[in-house]
Amino acid sequence: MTSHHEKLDDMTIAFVGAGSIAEALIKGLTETGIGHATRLLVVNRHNPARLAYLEAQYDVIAGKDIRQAVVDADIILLCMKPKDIHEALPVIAAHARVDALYISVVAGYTIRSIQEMIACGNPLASTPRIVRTMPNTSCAVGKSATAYAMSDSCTARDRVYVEAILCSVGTSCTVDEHLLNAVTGLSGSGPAYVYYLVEALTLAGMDVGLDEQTSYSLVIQTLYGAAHMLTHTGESPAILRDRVTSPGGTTFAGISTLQQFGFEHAIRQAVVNATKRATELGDHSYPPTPSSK
Ligand SMILES: NC(=O)C1=CN([C@@H]2O[C@H](COP(=O)(O)OP(=O)(O)OC[C@H]3O[C@@H](n4cnc5c(N)ncnc54)[C@H](O)[C@@H]3O)[C@@H](O)[C@H]2O)C=CC1
Ligand SMILES: O=C(O)[C@@H]1CCC=N1
Repeated sequence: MTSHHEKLDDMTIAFVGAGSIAEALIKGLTETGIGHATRLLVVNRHNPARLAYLEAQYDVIAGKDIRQAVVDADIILLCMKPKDIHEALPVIAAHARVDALYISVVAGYTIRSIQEMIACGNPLASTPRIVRTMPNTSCAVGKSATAYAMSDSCTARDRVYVEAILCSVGTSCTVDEHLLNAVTGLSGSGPAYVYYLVEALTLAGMDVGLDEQTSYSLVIQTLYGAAHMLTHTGESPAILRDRVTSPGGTTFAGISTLQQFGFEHAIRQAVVNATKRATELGDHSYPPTPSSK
């Protein structure tokens, strides 16, 4: 059987942007065994030390500049911040192959706006093939929850390449493009919500007398065990929660307190606001006013 990686053999994949998500993808792709026949290039704006670190750490080649990095690329992974895409994309398009496949992880930016920016850099690329995707940083350990949407111009072969890349770093599913901002607010940002919960639980353990290391270890294993229960028992989270909650017991006291402090509301509002922010980031009026981040 052909592995995911073999489908990418002999290809050149250029990462434009060398930050958190680029590293997570590179780490996942290289450490989960991407075929050595696949060439990974990475380039950033102006941080040679960062590129040297990535080259030393992973099986990637640092591009000298954006033009050189993309010129032979079969696939170009757009990994820059939303505020930088306007500057980067026309330059990329002007130097990339006309038949390059673009994969964007940039929050908020639609397939249509990306196509327009590419056409602006290279009028010959009038209907470029674009995949808009939203992974999360768990790519680094092969556990991303990723969703993607493809432009109409994409081919069945493009889907094979995209699945090969995304399935190498976790699970992937397709969604209608308009839902990608929701995916961003939910699972793109999601690891941060979970880390925040871990921070809070660790502090809570310390509040009730445990030392930090003991509290942290107990929290991590609790998280891991609960995730494993969810994926392995086939039971719903509500049923599993119910089984922990003895009437009038400790969990009941804890959950009642979470309800009293609006836990569910806070989580739901966080995802709504993160989703709204993704929409704002993709707004063509970017860069934002000085008051916004
Ligand atoms: N950090 C995360 O958890 C996730 C981030 N994303 C998306 O990934 C993108 C990057 O996010 P991070 O990695 O967190 O940002 P980051 O700030 O860590 O990295 C951004 C990179 O882009 C490079 N860059 C900026 N302008 C450039 C240009 N003109 N040419 C070449 N490189 C350029 C920077 O030098 C830097 O290496 C964003 O659009 C974000 O929405 C998507 C999923 C998860
Ligand atoms: O915070 C952000 O804008 C990015 C998008 C998803 C995760 N991080």
